[in-house]
Amino acid sequence: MKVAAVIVDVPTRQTDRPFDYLIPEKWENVLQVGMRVTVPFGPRLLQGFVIEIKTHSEFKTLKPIQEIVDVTPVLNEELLGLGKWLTETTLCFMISAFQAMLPAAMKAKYEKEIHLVSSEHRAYLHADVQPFFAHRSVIPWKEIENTDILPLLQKEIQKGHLEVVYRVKEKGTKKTMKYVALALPAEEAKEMMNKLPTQAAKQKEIIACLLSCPEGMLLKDLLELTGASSSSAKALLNKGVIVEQEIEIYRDPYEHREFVKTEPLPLTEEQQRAIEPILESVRTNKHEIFLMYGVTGSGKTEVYMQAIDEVLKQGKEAIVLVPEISLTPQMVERFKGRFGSQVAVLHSGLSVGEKYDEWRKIHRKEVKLVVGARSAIFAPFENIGMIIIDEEHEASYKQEENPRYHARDVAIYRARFHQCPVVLGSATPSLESFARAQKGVYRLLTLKKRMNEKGLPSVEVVDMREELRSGNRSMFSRILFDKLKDRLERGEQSVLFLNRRGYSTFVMCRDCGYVINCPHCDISLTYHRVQQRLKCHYCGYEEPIAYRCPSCQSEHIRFFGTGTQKVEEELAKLLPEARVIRMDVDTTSRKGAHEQLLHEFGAGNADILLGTQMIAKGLDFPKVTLVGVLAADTMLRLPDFRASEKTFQLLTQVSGRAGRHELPGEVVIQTYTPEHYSVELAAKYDYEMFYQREMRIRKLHGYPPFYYLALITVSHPELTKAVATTEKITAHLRNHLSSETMILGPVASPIARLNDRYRYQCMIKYKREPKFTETLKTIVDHYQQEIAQGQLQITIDLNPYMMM
Ligand SMILES: Nc1ncnc2c1ncn2[C@@H]1O[C@H](COP(=O)(O)OP(=O)(O)OP(=O)(O)O)[C@@H](O)[C@H]1O
Ligand SMILES: [Zn+2]
Ligand SMILES: [Zn+2]
Repeated sequence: MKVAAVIVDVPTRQTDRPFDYLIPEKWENVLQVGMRVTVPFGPRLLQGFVIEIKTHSEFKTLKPIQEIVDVTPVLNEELLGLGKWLTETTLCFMISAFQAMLPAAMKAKYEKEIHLVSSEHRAYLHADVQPFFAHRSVIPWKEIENTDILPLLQKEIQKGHLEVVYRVKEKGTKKTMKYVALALPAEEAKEMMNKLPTQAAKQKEIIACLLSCPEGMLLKDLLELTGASSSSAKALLNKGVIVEQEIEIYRDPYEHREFVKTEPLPLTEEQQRAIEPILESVRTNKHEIFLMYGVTGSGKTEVYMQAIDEVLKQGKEAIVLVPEISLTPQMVERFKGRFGSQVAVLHSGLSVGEKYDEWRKIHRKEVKLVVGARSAIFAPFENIGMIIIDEEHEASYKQEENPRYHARDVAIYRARFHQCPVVLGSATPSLESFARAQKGVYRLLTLKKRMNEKGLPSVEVVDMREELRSGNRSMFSRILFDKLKDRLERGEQSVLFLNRRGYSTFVMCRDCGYVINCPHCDISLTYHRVQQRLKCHYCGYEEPIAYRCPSCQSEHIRFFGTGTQKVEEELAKLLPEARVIRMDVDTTSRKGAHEQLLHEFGAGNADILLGTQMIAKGLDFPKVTLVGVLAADTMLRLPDFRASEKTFQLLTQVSGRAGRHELPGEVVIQTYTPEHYSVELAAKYDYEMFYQREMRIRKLHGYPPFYYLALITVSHPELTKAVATTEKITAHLRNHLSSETMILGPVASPIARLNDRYRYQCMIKYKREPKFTETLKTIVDHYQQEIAQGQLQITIDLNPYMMM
């Protein structure tokens, strides 16, 4: 007897353990650990992952495995171990960890159907039921679940004429196409061709074409080449001259793109010094973590690529993480240009099917390198030689849903397993990483010079309060406006950046000050001009815009804040001759729009690129000589201990977009808080000074990297329940954690109500707490029942990045 221990697809506390199933004899030699299976679970069928195969079980009666989903394991030993580690470090369920490592297409889709037991039973069905099965023997449950016929169907099921069948399918599908080849040896085929009557000219052509291409070709291509119709091909198929077969093909999002092949550039002395230790570590299989701190435009990407070259030469694989890569098509181009078809690209802009295909290329070892956003860290390579995380300070490397992992931690786990280096790169390293480099935990590599030897662009900070005082009510300072005009005259390009985070267009009454809020969340609604609607960006609620104040009926209700649309309108008024490309969520939602807009700008079809966060990084356009930041400090007001760090990073990144090539660049930063050190020091490009100051503040207030942080958020539709539960949790923690640990709370979350649920939180700052996860697990266990009922929610974020 062989038994499989299976983790089933039900993310709850009670089912978060392996269940034993009997392996039917025919599969004893087929089934392997890491494969997916379909198993009966209660009345249903579920998908599950085999995590162990053993020879006996402590349970007497075992249900057999229903079906094997995979031909080869989709999770190897390393990834299974990583899954376990994720459950311990992020407190997620096993099933969530496994699913996070695979493309969404592989998640199971469950369907329920009603089947006619056999056609003989049709005659016995109740007269009202019969029409449903008149021409078919299966009806989907969905079709009848909310109809009056259901009770009757249930009776038929009891009588044994109908049965309920559960189906488990994959969300994504493999794409296939017809492939044809000759079914006969060449000589015989030639003979056949000559024997065909003259009317069958197209059939002759098909044979001739296939004779010249003995390995066969896609039917589509064959018909295109010969101009034959599919009926000609069908005729030959029936005569047995050709064979047809469905072959699997990949959806390639870059299919129609030509990538210009690039060669490694001779490295500068500084680059050479940075790459040496990385190459050394690749060659000697040494696990080491490098922090490559290099100013914008210092040639970090070139160093990555040459290090990857070495990894590939060693016959190994590499993973490169880039933040939100769909947002930087230029980056894809650089890697595709250098490594061609050896690269798989994984990012959020791809369709579910495309992501699945890229994943399978990796799984089948058809590629050696993956460039992708956060989840690409789970690429199923088995011989990793290096992991690179570009822009390592980016918050998007932290996943904000279960499992709440940080890609940097996963990278280090995997690199330790494979005994290979991790390279973290940034012009503005996260405080945590730079502190580790200072302590020697990471090895620091520095690139101080820009490639073009021109130095970084000069930065001017403009105090917008002064502008207002001197009568300028426009959103552009006089300096910025003059410079924009100047670029326009010189035929150079400008980038205008609007920091949207923490700054949205809200609606306020000028008479009574009433702000229109979401009725379900404690947050103001955002004005969307195109649709003329107000929307909640948290829960999706929307309503038509108001022309009168709902509170005092005044007509002086106005839209506040500066959205990109508003900036665009103002530009059209002030600089009507300027050609503007706007890039924000609205203009880039269509597939490929992002890339196309950037292409337009790169081709010189616009003078000004106006956008949000998505234009802050990665862009490298030679004609950009001016960068304007419209509202530098909006983020500083957010209740987030990283607000200063994020502001500093963003300003440095944006400034780095100017003057990257021949022409020198200039930057204008507009702000209401010019004296804030994050603005002041970003303007001087003084990362080290910023690091010193910010570290002092973190130490003073007990934040990372001096303390670890955990955030517990409790939410409930009833305010009193949310408060009471948080109080109990806080008290429990006070009793069970060490006295040096700081437990703050309960307090209302910054967004105190979301989706009609009240939210309370408790923040924990600790240095050493060996029993921490255990204590947290006890808490969750204690509330298990209430959570299962759906009223109460408790989220625990170890190492939180979102404080709201
Ligand atoms: N050794 C070299 N010789 C000549 N040109 C180089 C070399 N290395 C890099 N470059 C060029 O210099 C420019 C900046 O380099 P790169 O984009 O790699 O810098 P980066 O540090 O990754 O920039 P950022 O962090 O700002 O995106 C690019 O156009 C690149 O092709
Ligand atoms: Zn009012
Ligand atoms: Zn809402």
